[in-house]
Amino acid sequence: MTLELEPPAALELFGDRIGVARAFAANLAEQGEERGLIGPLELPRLWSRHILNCAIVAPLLRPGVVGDVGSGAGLPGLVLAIARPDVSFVLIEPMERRVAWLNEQVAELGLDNVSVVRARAEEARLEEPLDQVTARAVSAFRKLLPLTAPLLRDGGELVLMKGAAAPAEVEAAGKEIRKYKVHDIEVLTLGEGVLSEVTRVIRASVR
Ligand SMILES: C[S@@+](CC[C@H](N)C(=O)[O-])C[C@H]1O[C@@H](n2cnc3c(N)ncnc32)[C@H](O)[C@@H]1O
Repeated sequence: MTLELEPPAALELFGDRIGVARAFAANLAEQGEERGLIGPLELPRLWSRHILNCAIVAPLLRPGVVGDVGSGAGLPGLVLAIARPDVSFVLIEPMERRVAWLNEQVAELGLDNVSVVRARAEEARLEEPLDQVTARAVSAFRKLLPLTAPLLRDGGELVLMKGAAAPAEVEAAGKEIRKYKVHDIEVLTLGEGVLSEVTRVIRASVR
């Protein structure tokens, strides 16, 4: 299966970081399936469904420290670190093979704004509380809150990538929303008119 041609939106979203994004896409296309990072059907939609779907979130990040819980192949963590060199990233991933991949990519792509922590999020011991936390395809909002909210500083923000069920996931999380003092919850739809598939984000403040 061949790699999807780079969509025109890639240049728009990555600007002068496009060369680094292309290098990451090429590495993922070459090794992703063999290393168990992406499924066999993902190559023809690597840019549109995965890389750009993550890059569209970049403008929501603020200068500071952002944690990405369950980075896996580097989605969205590495993609956001490429798009936002002004932001520091901590990628939190428990699986050894995936951590090895993430560290290799950080070195090869020359990303000096990324550190990788091998841990389950609920056991991670970070140097400092985070300003924002991202996650994609890790679990439903209700189960994601105990993994992500405790990592944030007071007033920190969740930026969680979700599917079309995002509003229902928020509805189902009443107990956890109260427990973790989550407020100002909004479901954003990003990428309309830019991406072939829109991205949904649950954005919320904590404490
Ligand atoms: C389905 S993959 C998604 C990976 C990537 N975020 C993506 O969108 O392609 C879920 C990832 O979450 C990680 N994970 C599972 N439980 C976790 C936990 N408690 N803390 C941190 N990461 C976790 C897994 O090891 C895996 O890499």
